[in-house]
Amino acid sequence: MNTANAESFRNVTIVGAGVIGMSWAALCLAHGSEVTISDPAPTTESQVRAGLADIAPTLEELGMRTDDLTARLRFEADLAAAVAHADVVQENGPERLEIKHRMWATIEGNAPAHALFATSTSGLPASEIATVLKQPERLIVGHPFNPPHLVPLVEIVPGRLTSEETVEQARAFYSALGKKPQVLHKEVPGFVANRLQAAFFRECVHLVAEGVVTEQELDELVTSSIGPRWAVAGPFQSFHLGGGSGGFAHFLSHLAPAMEQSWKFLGSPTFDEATVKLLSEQAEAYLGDRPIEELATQRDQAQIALMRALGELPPAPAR
Ligand SMILES: NC(=O)C1=CN([C@@H]2O[C@H](COP(=O)(O)OP(=O)(O)OC[C@H]3O[C@@H](n4cnc5c(N)ncnc54)[C@H](O)[C@@H]3O)[C@@H](O)[C@H]2O)C=CC1
Ligand SMILES: O=C(O)[C@@H](O)C(=O)[C@H](O)[C@@H](O)CO
Repeated sequence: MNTANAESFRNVTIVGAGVIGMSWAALCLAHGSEVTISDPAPTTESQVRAGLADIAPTLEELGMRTDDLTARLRFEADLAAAVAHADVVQENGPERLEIKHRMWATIEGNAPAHALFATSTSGLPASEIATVLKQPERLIVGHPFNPPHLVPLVEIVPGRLTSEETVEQARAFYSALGKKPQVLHKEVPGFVANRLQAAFFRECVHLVAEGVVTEQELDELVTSSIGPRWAVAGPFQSFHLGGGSGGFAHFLSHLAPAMEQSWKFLGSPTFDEATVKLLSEQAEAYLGDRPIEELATQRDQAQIALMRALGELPPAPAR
């Protein structure tokens, strides 16, 4: 983090140290922030320290120092005390509105007046979370993709009352962490990336539930087609190229009508008991024999190699 930002965002409180909070903590520590983790789970400290050790090799691959990664780390289960000196509060609690309401009421009552208030929520509008705040203009969504220490995007989604100052503060914070913040023009539930992911995953679930493909077959189909395609060119650019020399205009006239017809055949599955049972059994058969940590390390290494090839990351540090 550069000097100006280092001062502005020196003290970061991570509320909730699960999958996302742990990753945010690692990234903030690697950028030199003083990080306070607040999580009531009794195993928080041991789990965070083990998780940081798992994440450290990826941070080193990304060119960050990890030799003193935990030197500026402390744990404070009492949320009021944990935010008392925060410059930034990044909340990563359970995706339950009533829990976020309780957390944010406590945070607002105890954090400094200048602190940035950001929630990692996957889809709850800031406008709904901020109903418990006396100053709703302070709260903003800073929605990362898992894992935040690696995947560049942070969707910044202001609520109806979020101030422009808060938007710029959030943009500066995530930029200082080396992220790619994108500010949405309108607040919609699920924001953009997760709405796209939800629409896509609904059809994934439908195709597996209908027995068209297995989970493993679907994953392999995606990673040998759409995955690499969208890693280098988004949907609209890809279909512009799909229109050949006529570009997107030709795609729209030639291929879009058939696509519109296909929308009628898309599924609308539900996570009912039978579907959950089927999906769980297939996931266990497909992935159950490999530790999550091993899969996560493999994912990180492949993601880094891809991001390097795309120029989104600097070359590997000299060994
Ligand atoms: N898992 C994912 O892929 C992503 C999740 N998110 C969002 O991030 C947030 C956290 O999600 P995860 O990390 O996956 O959940 P998680 O279940 O892994 O972690 C939640 C943590 O919150 C803690 N917690 C519960 N009550 C608390 C309280 N009152 N105060 C402080 N901490 C409390 C729990 O002990 C747990 O460690 C959610 O809002 C989720 O929608 C956002 C992007 C991706
Ligand atoms: O996929 C991600 O990392 C994020 O977009 C998410 O929010 C989570 O996957 C999950 O909450 C999807 O709804």
